[in-house]
Amino acid sequence: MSALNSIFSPALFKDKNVLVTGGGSGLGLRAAREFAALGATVFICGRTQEKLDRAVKAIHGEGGRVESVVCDIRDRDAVVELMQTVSDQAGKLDILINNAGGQFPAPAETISAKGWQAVIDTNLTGTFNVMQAAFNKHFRKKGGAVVNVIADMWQGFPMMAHTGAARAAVDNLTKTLANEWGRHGVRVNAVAPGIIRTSGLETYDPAVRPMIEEAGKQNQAARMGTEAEVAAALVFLASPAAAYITGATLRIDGGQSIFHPLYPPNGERVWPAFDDENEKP
Ligand SMILES: CCCCCCCCCCC/C=C/C(=O)SCCNC(=O)CCNC(=O)[C@H](O)C(C)(C)COP(=O)(O)OP(=O)(O)OC[C@H]1O[C@@H](n2cnc3c(N)ncnc32)[C@H](O)[C@@H]1OP(=O)(O)O
Ligand SMILES: NC(=O)C1=CN([C@@H]2O[C@H](COP(=O)(O)OP(=O)(O)OC[C@H]3O[C@@H](n4cnc5c(N)ncnc54)[C@H](OP(=O)(O)O)[C@@H]3O)[C@@H](O)[C@H]2O)C=CC1
Repeated sequence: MSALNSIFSPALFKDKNVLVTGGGSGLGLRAAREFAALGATVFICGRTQEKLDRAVKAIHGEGGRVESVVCDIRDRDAVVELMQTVSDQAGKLDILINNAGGQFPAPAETISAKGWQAVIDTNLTGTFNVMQAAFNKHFRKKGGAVVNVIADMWQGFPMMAHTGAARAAVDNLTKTLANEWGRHGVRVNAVAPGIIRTSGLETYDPAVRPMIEEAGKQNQAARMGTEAEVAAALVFLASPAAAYITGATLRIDGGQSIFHPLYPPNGERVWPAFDDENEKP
């Protein structure tokens, strides 16, 4: 099977089983395709059967091994069942990509109790549910690697207070569980994407999309990231190349989170005369 122009060795994940939550679309689907292309047997889960069916078809079309399970990560019992299904079908789980998540843009003062709860339940509690169940069923005895997908929230997350809070909590959980589970041979890391062009962005109200387009340019690359760029980081952190990395969060954001007023994005210059002087041949 083709390796999607991957720089990684084609058999990197031979005999490995990988679970990608939210693997039916966007970043999760791209990651599932990468792992399958690199020899893994991949399990994907999500709430929507049709999305999962389309993803399975795409991965089978590329020659990959993939199974899908409908599961809402907010439902602890369903998540425990999901781990049992992986056990029944594949025997063991080696890698967990905790990618399922989402939110809606809204000013903090307008977020309803139900809306707040839905986003916290999904992005914090759901992510924890999957890590805990994977550890108890699989990783405790044989070790494993977890990579959580969070978001760029280091300068706060205006218009997305709920998800900013949840993702900051998962950043902390990543460190806590890397400590608690290290002695079991489990590495726990995270990636924090900036704004990535995915099908997920299309779920937002068309009225806010121009703002997202603009925000997507506010980084040193002056563009949104790609699904492939995030998937490459997920693959790296899950692989033996990252054997000495745990408790880390890798920012994949074109430098969005290190914004400095003296060097704003898009190559704008606060001191053009100074820069021009230095650029003389
Ligand atoms: C204005 C400018 C914005 C600038 C922002 C710039 C930066 C953008 C950076 C983007 C970075 C991140 C990108 C991504 O993550 S893309 C991937 C996104 N994919 C998704 O978000 C899809 C998944 N999302 C969801 O499924 C839902 O949002 C949710 C997490 C809430 C799922 O929960 P549930 O299925 O339970 O949801 P419900 O539909 O039942 O809703 C529950 C209650 O939530 C409130 N709600 C839901 N949607 C909205 C909305 N659009 N606006 C306001 N409130 C909302 C509401 O109270 C719901 O209850 P009720 O329906 O009973 O009222
Ligand atoms: N695109 C971006 O700019 C950024 C994205 N992220 C995060 O990356 C992850 C992937 O996002 P992206 O690919 O862009 O968007 P998508 O909306 O395409 O992906 C989210 C996936 O998660 C699944 N999902 C959502 N809620 C649940 C749930 N409760 N249980 C199980 N599965 C669920 C969805 O499937 P279904 O609806 O069928 O359940 C969907 O497949 C998300 O956590 C997102 O918030 C973070 C930073 C930036």
